[in-house]
Amino acid sequence: MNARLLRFYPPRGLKIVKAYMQYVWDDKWNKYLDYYNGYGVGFLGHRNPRVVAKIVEQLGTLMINSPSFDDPAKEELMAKLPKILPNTLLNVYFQNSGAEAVELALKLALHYTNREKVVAFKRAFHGRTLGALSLTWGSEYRKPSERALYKNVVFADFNSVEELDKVIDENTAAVFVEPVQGEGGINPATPEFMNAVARRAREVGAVLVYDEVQAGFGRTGYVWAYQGLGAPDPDVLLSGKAIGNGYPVSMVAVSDKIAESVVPGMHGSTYGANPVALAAVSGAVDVLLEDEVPKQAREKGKLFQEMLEEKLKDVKLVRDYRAIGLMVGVELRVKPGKYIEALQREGVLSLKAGTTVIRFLPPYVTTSEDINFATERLRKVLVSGV
Ligand SMILES: Cc1ncc(COP(=O)(O)O)c(C=O)c1O
Repeated sequence: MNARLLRFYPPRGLKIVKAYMQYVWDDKWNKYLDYYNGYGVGFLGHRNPRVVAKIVEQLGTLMINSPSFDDPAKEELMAKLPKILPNTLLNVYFQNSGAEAVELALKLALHYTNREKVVAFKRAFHGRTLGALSLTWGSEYRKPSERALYKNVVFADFNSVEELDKVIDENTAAVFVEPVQGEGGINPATPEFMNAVARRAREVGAVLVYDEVQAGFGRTGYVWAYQGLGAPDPDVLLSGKAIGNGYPVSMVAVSDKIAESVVPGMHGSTYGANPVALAAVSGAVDVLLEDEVPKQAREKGKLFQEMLEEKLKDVKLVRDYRAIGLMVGVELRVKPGKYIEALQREGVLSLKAGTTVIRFLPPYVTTSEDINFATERLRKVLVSGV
């Protein structure tokens, strides 16, 4: 008898055997436009050749190295990062997943401030390890582990400026905010809200953490989503998913004052700053810069919004639609499950966000023909019923 994978979610009924850029193929060689994209990981396209080349080249020399030793992959990436990070955040650490990045941010903030309270926002998603889950809003994620969660978390209303002065106070160690909530429903923060959060965090000496695991690395039309919202640099910036374009890696970037508070032994990871992971990030940064990925995401996002407008404006089932660069949500008046399944049958892979949103996370290589195809098929399944 074969082993079985634990299924935390129902299977999608598809065996994917090959992927390239914006497309995947199943075992019967049916082709799909992949706007599910491994939860948005493959933002530079499946098996992007420049990322693959970097990984393969690295495999030829050094595959294992602990963060205690230097190596050329580390040096190369450290030299490149100032091209994509603000100069206030040039202290970095690498782990394997977004949740681990959140864990480290939480530990750094509690240690730096010597405080215990943490503020997060309603509908936030920060991951599923215990610390990250403590900052995650949805009860479906929290409930089975509730007894083990960190208790000192207050959830404030997202995009509500009035509440901030009350909720973020002198006992607050950190404020965690996603500039665009991904899992929560593709909800962009307003520029006023982001600026008010930053101002209040500064006022009370709380560590300001932007979680850009989903929104970051060009997807919203800016290298970092907060830059598009005109928000100030945070103390801690978290990224993951797209930065390795399929190679598991996340990055925590922190200010000098946070970096100075680090003490030996307080954190670490066997695979932290693994050379193959860093080679993947290096390749991804090259693509981001050479292809002007943020600009392309901005332009294609605009086109996506226009096509949604054209195709959905008279569809009763649709409450709202929004393309923040290539982070796209179509909010229905009903649960989206059966429409996501129908879209899959029509050759377009998408995923749910929040409770009523169909989410599309297209890679930047997607074309206007793809966007036309996806929105046309979306209209078809929403209008014809399923
Ligand atoms: C904003 C945000 N933070 C953290 C995470 C957790 O990342 P991972 O699944 O790599 O642990 C996610 C994953 O969807 C996310 O969207």
